[in-house]
Amino acid sequence: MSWCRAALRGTRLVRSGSCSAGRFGGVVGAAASGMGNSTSSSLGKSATAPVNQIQETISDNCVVIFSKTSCSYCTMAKKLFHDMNVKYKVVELDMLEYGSQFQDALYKMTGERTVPRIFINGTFIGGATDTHRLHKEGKLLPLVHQCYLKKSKRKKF
Ligand SMILES: N[C@@H](CCC(=O)N[C@@H](CS)C(=O)NCC(=O)O)C(=O)O
Ligand code: FES
Repeated sequence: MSWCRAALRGTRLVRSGSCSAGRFGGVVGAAASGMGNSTSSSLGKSATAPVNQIQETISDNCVVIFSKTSCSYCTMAKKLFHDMNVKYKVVELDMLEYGSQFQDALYKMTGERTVPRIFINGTFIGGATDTHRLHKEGKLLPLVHQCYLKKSKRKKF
């Protein structure tokens, strides 16, 4: 599997269909169907303190994927959680008015401006490669379950 280098040079190339990852069948279609994700209503509507808006989103949701609709690797990351029956919140940065500012904020928070940027239980776990590796090592689901446990304990008190 090779990463989409065209995307690194500029998203316009991706939109015009040069992205090699787009060749992976079925993945893009899965994104179009919505696939159990939830999108944010207020996030990214203002450029005010994007880091704070991101912090709020990652503390409110066990799994958050910062994504772009044009990105097949983002779609693969979503599919991974979908196939594990794990609900996730997706933030499509290319659909936000202030998406670029949010990418800047993600850069500050994670050291990379690339997508996907994935957070579990309020913690940055990496991009698509890191997430797939964690899954292969059997470490992904336990992180999600830790978060569920934390939230269910909070409800009791
Ligand atoms: N190894 C990284 C690769 C991430 C990457 O190269 N992402 C590209 C899109 S596939 C990107 O973010 N390009 C810049 C942009 O879209 O702003 C991962 O697994 O997430
Ligand atoms: S933009 Fe091509 S796979 Fe991400």
